[in-house]
Amino acid sequence: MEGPIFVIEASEAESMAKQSGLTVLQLLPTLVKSAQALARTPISNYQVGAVGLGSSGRIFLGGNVEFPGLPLYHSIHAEQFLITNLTLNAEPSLKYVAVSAAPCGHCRQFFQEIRHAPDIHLLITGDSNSNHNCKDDLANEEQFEPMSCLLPHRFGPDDLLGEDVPLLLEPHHNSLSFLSDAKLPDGVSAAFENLRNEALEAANKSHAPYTNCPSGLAVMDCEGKVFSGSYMESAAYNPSMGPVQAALVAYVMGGRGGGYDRIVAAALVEKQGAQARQEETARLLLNEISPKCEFKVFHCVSSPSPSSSNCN
Ligand SMILES: O=c1ccn([C@H]2C[C@H](O)[C@@H](CO)O2)c(=O)[nH]1
Ligand SMILES: [Zn+2]
Repeated sequence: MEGPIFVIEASEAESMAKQSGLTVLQLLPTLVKSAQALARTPISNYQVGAVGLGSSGRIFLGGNVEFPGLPLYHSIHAEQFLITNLTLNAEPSLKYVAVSAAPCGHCRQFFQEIRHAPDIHLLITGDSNSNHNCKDDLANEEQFEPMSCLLPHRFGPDDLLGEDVPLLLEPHHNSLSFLSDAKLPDGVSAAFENLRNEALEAANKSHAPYTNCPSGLAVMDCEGKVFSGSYMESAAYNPSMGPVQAALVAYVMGGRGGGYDRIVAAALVEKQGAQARQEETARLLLNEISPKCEFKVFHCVSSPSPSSSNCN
């Protein structure tokens, strides 16, 4: 048996829809319960499921993730999980979302990092955590509401950035590298070589146009499998998604339901003296969820290239 499913290929989505006599759009709300089942909610026991349809025709699932023993702001909302899933799978854009509960203000704000966010259409299916459930009739296009209705008068990337700056989901490379690239610092085991390179790659994909302080984090499980994630900023700062959270989304998606104590090593890559620094927060989170995990930080610099901007 394979692990839980987080991505449905376009052809598979088409045939699933056909088999049930639905359109792909109508399929989205039918998958919300499966998305809720992916949630890890030891604090609230309240599962949120988010299902997104990308422009490639693929369907993506996400659930909320909570971390006992830590402040609540470390939590990952289902919608953030979904967006991270899109970035990890290089999906170019998000068109439709079905979600089990109304997205909170932070999530509505976080969606704004995607170009043409006001045109993303959402359907709130209702909450199967409670018994008074709701819309079981087939969803049609007109039942999806545009984000512009859920978040009128938005504050977003346009307020801070030029139009040519790549947004979330848009391909870009931050031109980061290690200073003395060949050698690991003394006392750092060779196992970290791969890990720090993966973290650097994630940092290079990081969406940090507001601070120019991109970062990436890679974790390794006890079987040597590596999962990495990129820091993603919000124009409004607070709904930003840390690199550990992004890496943990990758771990949850690839780790087949394993506990975090299976994470044995983690590497963070960020700029030295960055104004938005992840090191201490990442250490705190990792230490709580996997106390034996060996955590190391590697600093990178912006390579001098015409397209890169340097904040050091
Ligand atoms: O937009 C929202 C609002 C809440 N939650 C999660 C966070 C927490 O785990 C639980 C209770 O707030 O629901 C989401 O995933 N998305
Ligand atoms: Zn939210």
